Amino acid sequence: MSDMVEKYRREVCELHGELIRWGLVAWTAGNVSARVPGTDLMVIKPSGVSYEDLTPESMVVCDLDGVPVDEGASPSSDTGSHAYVYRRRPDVGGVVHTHSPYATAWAATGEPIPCVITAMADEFGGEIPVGPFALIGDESIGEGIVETLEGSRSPAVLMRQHGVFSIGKDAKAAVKAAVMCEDVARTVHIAKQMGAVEPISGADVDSLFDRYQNVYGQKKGPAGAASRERAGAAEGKDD
Ligand SMILES: O=C(CO)[C@@H](O)[C@@H](O)COP(=O)(O)O
Repeated sequence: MSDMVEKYRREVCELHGELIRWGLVAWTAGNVSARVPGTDLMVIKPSGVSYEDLTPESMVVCDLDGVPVDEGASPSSDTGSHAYVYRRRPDVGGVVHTHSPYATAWAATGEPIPCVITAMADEFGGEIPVGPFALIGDESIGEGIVETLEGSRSPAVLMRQHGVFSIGKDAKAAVKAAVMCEDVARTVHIAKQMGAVEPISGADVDSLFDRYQNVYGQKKGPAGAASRERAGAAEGKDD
């Protein structure tokens, strides 16, 4: 199991660099965690540590009550909420929190981001909902995340007057959801300044979401290998 934990220490450490890369955090105001599959453990960043100082060794391993399993650094302020999500959502393998500016501005207004562009239908399957205001440091934010996302296809939620929490099958998917949440928050805000926006119909949202989730990109497995081989052969013919 220690090899598995070390793998997730490395992955979670690296993914914090993506929060910086995509402009999602100021100072230390964001965190990433991953569930360690097949265990009752999670890995999360230490609280308040600058991203450039993070190392795999500095990541904190906690049980799914959010209690560190080793002596050492204090885990993120949001550990209890991440752990709550993992306990209540066995499908979730990664959780991310940011204060990304446009999405956090939407969170400050308490207004959900309406599904008015295809990118939102693709990634979120509808609007990005707003969860309740909650204090920090226990699992109340986690309770709000789970409650708000119940029955929603969105992998992101705007916690009122706080910021973004996103989930995914793994930590990388949760980071992607946070990146796309900020992207669409900015676009829809700009659109609303330019004029009226109109929600995409439910049937079209379903169609777009299904295509993006199940067809978009490179096929995995034998079908994918066959199509990549065909593509390679076709390129050879053009030489
Ligand atoms: O949002 C807040 C505080 O408002 C925290 O989640 C954020 O600053 C990150 O804290 P951590 O460094 O993960 O403890």
